[in-house]
Amino acid sequence: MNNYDLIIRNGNIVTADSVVKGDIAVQAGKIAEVSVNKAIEAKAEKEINAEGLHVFPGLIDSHVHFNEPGRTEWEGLETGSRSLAAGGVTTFFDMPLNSTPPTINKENLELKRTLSEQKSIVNPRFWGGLVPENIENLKELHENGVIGFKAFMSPSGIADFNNVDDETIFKGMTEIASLGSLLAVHAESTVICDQLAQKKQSEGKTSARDFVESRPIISEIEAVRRIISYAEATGCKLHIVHASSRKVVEVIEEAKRRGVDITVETCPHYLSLTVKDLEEKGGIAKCCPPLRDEDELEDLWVAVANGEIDVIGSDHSPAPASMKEIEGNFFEGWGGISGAQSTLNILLTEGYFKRNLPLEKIAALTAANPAKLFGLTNKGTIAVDFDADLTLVNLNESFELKNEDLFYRHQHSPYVGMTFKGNVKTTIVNGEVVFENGRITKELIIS
Ligand SMILES: NC(=O)NC(NC(N)=O)C(=O)[O-]
Ligand SMILES: [Zn+2]
Ligand SMILES: [Zn+2]
Repeated sequence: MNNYDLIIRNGNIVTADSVVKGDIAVQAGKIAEVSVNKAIEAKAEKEINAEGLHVFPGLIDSHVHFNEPGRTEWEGLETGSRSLAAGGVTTFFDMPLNSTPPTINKENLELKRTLSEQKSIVNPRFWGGLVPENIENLKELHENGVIGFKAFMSPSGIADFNNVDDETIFKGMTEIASLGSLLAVHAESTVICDQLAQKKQSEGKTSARDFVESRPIISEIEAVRRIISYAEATGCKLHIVHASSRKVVEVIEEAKRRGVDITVETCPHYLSLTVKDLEEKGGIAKCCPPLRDEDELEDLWVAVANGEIDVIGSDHSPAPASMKEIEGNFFEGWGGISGAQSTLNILLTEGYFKRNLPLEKIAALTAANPAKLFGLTNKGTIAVDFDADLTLVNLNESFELKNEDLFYRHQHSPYVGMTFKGNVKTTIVNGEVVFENGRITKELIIS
């Protein structure tokens, strides 16, 4: 009889295909056996009784900014990865900007990888940047294992990560296509946003609503249409990050129907917060593209339910509280939301409980789809030989999120004060328990 490292007994096992009751055995960081409706007879070093709990494939957050190296005072790999573990996330893809130096060449990538190996308690992967200065570095980044490339079509707000003009992005896409990689884009129109922002500010219109109106949905649509045309001309595979409205998703759907190789992400904040929250909460809820109105939020849920969204990433883009406090001019102050710890809570509370979104869909959007799209062949589901990245959740437990519950470097988030149903109890990364009952249980090599 086998003797495993770990057995999780009697949990409700959630995958993109089904929810079934069973046991999961783990050996050497991998799932060794899954037994449905029948107990695994073997014993294990450690056994977890998951009776009454749901076992999800560990979430893959395809969009975080952890800011390390260089801007660790904003976040960091240690605090960032701990917050993910507390939220049931077992793998993250770190964006190439907000860390200094940005991930735009092989050396900078290696720096980030070394730091992640020392400081992260979940699995790290990295996006490479596409900026006007680094087309000749795309190949080495690809060869050194980046997930894909990320470019900004409008200013990023970060001095050492320039947005790409149309010529550069076209050249970059040609190169990325030849490498067989993909390009993720922040798609907002520089012309539309800049012109509207200038007009608003020159008229002294600087409220939260003015800021939102200066970055309208049509600005996303214009940029998305343009980049789709470039994808069709170059053959480059595309991924549109943080679509804020179903109207943007519809443009992408239409391209998909024409056979364009394109996928789309939305974020928990567009599914749970509106312009009203921005007005009430202030800078803490400021992001780009901005939050939209209630009808847009509801429409985005329809897109999620219909399978029009491929992945949900947090776009965790943290900053110190002082940078989020906006007095007067809403055009000033950092754009980026601290939220990576709450993705599953939001999808369960606002999706599963409030809008009948099936648990299978949540597993697809947060694990199976990102694993498939970005080539993580051993992750994203609960099956034999897959990595033992698992998240145990009590769906019957509710809690109100408090600042002190957050593991971020800066304990603030627009989600503080919200009551969530569904609480992450245990997070397992490569077979090892890293978070249990509110506490991080893994020690770091260096901290
Ligand atoms: N520099 C950033 O972190 N930008 C991010 N900021 C947001 N979303 O407000 C982003 O993803 O665009
Ligand atoms: Zn962005
Ligand atoms: Zn981002």
